[in-house]
Amino acid sequence: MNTQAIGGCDPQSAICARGITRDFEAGQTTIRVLHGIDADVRSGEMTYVVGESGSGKTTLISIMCGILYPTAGEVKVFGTDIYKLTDTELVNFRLNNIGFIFQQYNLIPSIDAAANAAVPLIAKGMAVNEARERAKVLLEKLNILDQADKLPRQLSGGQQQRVAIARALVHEPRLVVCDEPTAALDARSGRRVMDLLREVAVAPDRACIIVTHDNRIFDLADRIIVLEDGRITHDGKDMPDDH
Ligand SMILES: Nc1ncnc2c1ncn2[C@@H]1O[C@H](COP(=O)(O)OP(=O)(O)OP(=O)(O)O)[C@@H](O)[C@H]1O
Repeated sequence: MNTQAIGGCDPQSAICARGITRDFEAGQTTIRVLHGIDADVRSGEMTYVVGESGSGKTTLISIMCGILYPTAGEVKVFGTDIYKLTDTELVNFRLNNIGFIFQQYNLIPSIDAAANAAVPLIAKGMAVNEARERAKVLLEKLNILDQADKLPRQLSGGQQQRVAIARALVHEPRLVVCDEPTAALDARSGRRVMDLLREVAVAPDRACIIVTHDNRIFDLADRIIVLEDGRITHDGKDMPDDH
């Protein structure tokens, strides 16, 4: 399909979202959480989505990365109109192109940290030992290689978060989507995560989108989108003065 088909998508956009609306049913009423959002996430950039609790950040990035259907609107990820794919095509698209870091780490309790971090590679058919070795390279960069053989319940919250981060990056996805990636980490570990995200996730043909409240890392954004009550109120290189 022509890239211009969705209201003027820039061909360089990693994500082009147009007219995104999302409603949730709450008892007898319908709550509109996103009101016709138009947004672009550019390749080669680290884009932050910030805003008050409940403003719709998680809902927006979930729609942008193919895990939550919009009520209305269209999303292109690297030129693919993702909500026109079949369910199976969408699952495969996510597996091949997107890495996720969510607030719930969703680690598999019965396998160790290295195996958890290796899951995307194993899902794509790589031999377990080779996948574990690749995962360990990231665990080392995140300073938790010594935890590689431990089960998730034997790890601290911050260590579990870093395993989830390794899992999101291990298959070198073109798009990395993160919800509060530094929330459970001290300042030094948070910086280490951000350095790794920039190293792995930001390149001319890659992009990274991050929801964060963490003002310790605001200076690292290339672009900041501010959401208020389901609408974009700022989209620029710097944080607006009132935040
Ligand atoms: N599954 C759902 N059913 C009903 N309402 C929902 C659902 N998911 C989100 N909401 C509502 O949508 C609004 C936006 O939620 P969302 O999680 O996107 O906000 P957020 O900006 O990410 O918040 P936070 O910073 O607290 O994580 C909230 O009012 C929330 O209660």
